[in-house]
Amino acid sequence: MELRQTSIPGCCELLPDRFRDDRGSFVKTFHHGLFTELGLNTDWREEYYSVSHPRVLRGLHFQLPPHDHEKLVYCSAGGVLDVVLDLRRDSPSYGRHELFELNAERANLLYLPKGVAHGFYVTDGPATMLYKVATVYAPAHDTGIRWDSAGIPWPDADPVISQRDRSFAPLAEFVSPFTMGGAR
Ligand SMILES: Cc1cn([C@H]2C[C@H](O)[C@@H](COP(=O)(O)OP(=O)(O)O[C@H]3O[C@@H](C)C(=O)[C@@H](O)[C@H]3O)O2)c(=O)[nH]c1=O
Repeated sequence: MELRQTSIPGCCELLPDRFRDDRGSFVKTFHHGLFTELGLNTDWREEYYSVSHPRVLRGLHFQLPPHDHEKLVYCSAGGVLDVVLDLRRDSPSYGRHELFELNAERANLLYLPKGVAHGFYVTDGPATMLYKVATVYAPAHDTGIRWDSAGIPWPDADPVISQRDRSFAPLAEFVSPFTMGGAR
């Protein structure tokens, strides 16, 4: 598994080996020893997945302290344009985002540190997105930033999106509790 640093400190893209044979392919997405060596979280508390139709946009989501968490995310079927937005006030990339193409063919994964928002748009649907998260779901702390308020060049001006995602505050109004060293 190869690790590629991104423009967002602590956020990396992981490129696993893909083994192919007559039956199909095989990809390992988590290895405790390797993640430990790379300094990544290994203590995952929940795992879940979603399936989304073409043109669906989910995000930009995160959990507030003290339930903020690292996240490992990948796309096992279809493809998405994935976005990570840095919300850590003292980060060199605060308020900035990076885009990633996650898809079943590339089998790439994203590792997200605490203090970033995450979202995606389905470019090749249906798309299955899988997650591991380092704290359990805390509905009262699960929130987001409005998808169209952070200067992200989404490929669709009118995506399929939930009412909840439409109702999030814009980035400019969000008072961030996140810093690089943790929440304050
Ligand atoms: C995230 C989550 C949702 N739910 C419930 C709440 C709701 O009824 C239903 C769907 O929730 P949502 O609309 O938040 O699902 P979704 O928009 O897919 O949420 C996900 O979005 C992407 C961008 C992420 O980064 C994920 O961490 C997660 O926040 O599932 C849980 O029970 N546990 C969970 O951990």
